[in-house]
Amino acid sequence: MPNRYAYLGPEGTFTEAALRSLRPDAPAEARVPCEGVAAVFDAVRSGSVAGGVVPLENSVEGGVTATVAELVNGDPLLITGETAVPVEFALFARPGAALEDVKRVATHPHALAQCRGWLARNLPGAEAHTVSSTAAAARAVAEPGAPYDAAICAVIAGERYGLHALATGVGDRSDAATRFVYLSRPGALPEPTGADLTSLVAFIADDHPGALIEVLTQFALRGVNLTRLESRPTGDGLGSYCFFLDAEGHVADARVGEALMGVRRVCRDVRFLGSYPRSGRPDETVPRLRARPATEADFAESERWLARVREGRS
Ligand SMILES: O=C(O)C(=O)C[C@]1(C(=O)O)C=C[C@@H](O)C=C1
Repeated sequence: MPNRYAYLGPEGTFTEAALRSLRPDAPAEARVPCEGVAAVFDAVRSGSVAGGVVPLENSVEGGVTATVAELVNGDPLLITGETAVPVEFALFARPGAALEDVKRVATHPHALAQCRGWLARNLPGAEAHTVSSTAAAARAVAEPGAPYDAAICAVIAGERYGLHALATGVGDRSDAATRFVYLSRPGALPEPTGADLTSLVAFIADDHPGALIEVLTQFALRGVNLTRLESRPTGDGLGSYCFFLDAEGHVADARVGEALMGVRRVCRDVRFLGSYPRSGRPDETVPRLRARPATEADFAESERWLARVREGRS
């Protein structure tokens, strides 16, 4: 149904905060919480929502495997937006509990990885349990007969489920951030803005020396900056990998289009995941593209020159 948006729920996740920033005008009833990343992808694919938001990567813990796996191997969806959210973790328990009562802590695996140092110093004997999201952990702690004593979650989630904070700032890095992407069904691409990112997955043709360099060279030769590169198993046996890349620019830009054609020529297959406005750093992209030796006009002129050469008019 149009104008409803799926997200990794329940209420109070960092993903909900990302959806609010990507769709600030959407009313609360338009936000559809899903249990798990795969459920968000399925909701978007089925058409029951207009789009969905999932976490893609974290500045401390790296790629979110469930999201990367769906983007690379699941039925295709397009990334049409992104946003980065600062992630600040707190430890919440039921009212009346004290830090020394905490024996079992629940949270999302990515959150656990970002709070390991604090837990080792402050709750060395506590068991850590992972659940589908930080807000799911807070909700579980609040339930009668809860199997956990405390949740690591956002302050907003702890408050939402009636818990009280035993400690704030429990993340090992106070500057941690997570990047979230907005998913749409395949269709028209967002217009180029001059500050865009393009995401794709490159499946190399066969394992040979320099196979990855051949892919990377397509971008380097045309002055296209890569902002992320992640290798992932294809699922076709040990040693078989594909590469998930983010590049600055839009597929409508000449240099990006040419780089993608080059990648297509040297790969067995390429999955285009989308071109979309880059979050947060718009003034960075344009000057950096301009600072490169070849401009869009240079690309257009070189194409006209080649046409003249081929027609014997040079
Ligand atoms: O559990 C949440 O609140 C989420 O939105 C998921 C998620 C993640 O997948 O990385 C998002 C940000 C934090 O790094 C921890 C958990």
